[in-house]
Amino acid sequence: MINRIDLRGRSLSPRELTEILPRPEIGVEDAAEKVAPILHDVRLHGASALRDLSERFDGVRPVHLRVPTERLSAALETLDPLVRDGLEEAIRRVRTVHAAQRPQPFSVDLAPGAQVRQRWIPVRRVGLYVPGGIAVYPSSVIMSVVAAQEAGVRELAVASPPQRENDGLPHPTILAACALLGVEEVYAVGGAQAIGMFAYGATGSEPQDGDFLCEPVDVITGPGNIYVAAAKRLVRGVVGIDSEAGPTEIAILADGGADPTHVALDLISQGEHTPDAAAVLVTPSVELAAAVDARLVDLVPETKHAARVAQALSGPQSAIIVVDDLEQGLDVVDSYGAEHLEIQTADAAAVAERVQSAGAIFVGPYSPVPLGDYMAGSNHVLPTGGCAHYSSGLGVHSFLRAVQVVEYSADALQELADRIVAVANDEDLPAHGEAIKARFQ
Ligand SMILES: NC(=O)c1ccc[n+]([C@@H]2O[C@H](COP(=O)([O-])OP(=O)(O)OC[C@H]3O[C@@H](n4cnc5c(N)ncnc54)[C@H](O)[C@@H]3O)[C@@H](O)[C@H]2O)c1
Ligand SMILES: N[C@H](CO)Cc1c[nH]c[nH+]1
Ligand SMILES: [Zn+2]
Repeated sequence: MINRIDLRGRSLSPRELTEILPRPEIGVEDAAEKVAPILHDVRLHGASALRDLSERFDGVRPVHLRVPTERLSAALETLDPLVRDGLEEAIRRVRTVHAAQRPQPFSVDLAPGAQVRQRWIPVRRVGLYVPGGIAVYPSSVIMSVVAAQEAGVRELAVASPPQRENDGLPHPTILAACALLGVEEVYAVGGAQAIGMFAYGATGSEPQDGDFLCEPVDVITGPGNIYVAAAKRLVRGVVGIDSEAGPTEIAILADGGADPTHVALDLISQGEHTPDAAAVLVTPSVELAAAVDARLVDLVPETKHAARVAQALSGPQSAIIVVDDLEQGLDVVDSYGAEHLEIQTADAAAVAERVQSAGAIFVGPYSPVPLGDYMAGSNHVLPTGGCAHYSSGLGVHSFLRAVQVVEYSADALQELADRIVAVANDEDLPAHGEAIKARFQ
């Protein structure tokens, strides 16, 4: 069912290790070639392109590109109370964690009258993408909206693919989650076209509502499939983005004490997102590797989305990797840089402390990834495709800029004047020194 890679007895350099590790056949770069014309089309033709592209990719031509406000409140009124309770609990926990994330300003006195301060300023307007192709993601509304709200962003717009079953509007629970969080600007636009709309803005007309206008945003965040991730990569520079949060990945570092059924179910849970999902088990225990493989053979056919899961788990992006020991296991998970990493070993907290690269780490047998997907309080929008080596999951920082503020007195500047002039002249930029000297002549 799932590929096996045996690294026992092999001493590999980080580069060799990276080459051996499972990765998907089609990456963000390949998808970028496909989405570049979509972005171009949206930039040139605005609302009419958005409608045409929805028809082509989502199988529905939305009547309202901008969701009417009354449809948001109606979705909340008809929301199943149990689901509402779950969403509200998730909002509470995610808000508590994100409020604690706000970085503090600071001020440093370098000499009498010489001060450098740093403060954090939220971006003004953000576009939050909420996936809705194979599955729909009200939980992603919470992750993105709460993080932006806790950062202090004033204008929030959400976009999610139009659903044939909901008159071409996004899924009702997505609309209800927006209403719960007080978001009123919601678009029935999905995929790369939504990213283009946020990056460049779009105008046009709505058949029933008159003029259509989506103003460009400063930052686009949110998860999505490979096309969404590619579109975000292409508009970076026009706008800011969070990490590339593409097709889901789970890696599990487990020893012989882990429960093979739980490990198998955790791998399946993330395989359920998409055939492109990656599931990787890293273990020094040959017995656990065999037991998990056997459990997958039994459990995959029983799960609701068996075909999707089977494709994900048997693809080149998924594998069971057998290692010599936990030391080598840590090298493997660090080289892989998974979106989610579960540690299911003895002394899991100590092992987790040693991990250097992962989007989020889930420690011990009772912190499975689906807990974080919905309600742990952590954010589930996380870097994929190795981006965890250099970027973080979504958080208030994704919407903030650090600005340094410099304030020196005359005496404090004079104390440095000769040294500034010397360095400026050495750079052959003497006007810099002149600007300083003039103040003391
Ligand atoms: N990394 C994370 O933080 C995270 C979190 C949640 C979900 N996810 C991932 O988000 C993804 C959701 O994917 P999805 O497909 O269900 O929804 P989606 O909303 O991301 O993508 C649907 C859109 O893809 C576009 N599309 C489909 N086929 C296309 C093609 N051939 N060319 C161009 N565009 C095309 C369509 O416009 C459609 O609206 C999954 O891969 C899931 O694993 C990741
Ligand atoms: N596992 C996904 C992140 O890759 C998040 C999610 C939302 N709903 C269920 N799961
Ligand atoms: Zn998930």
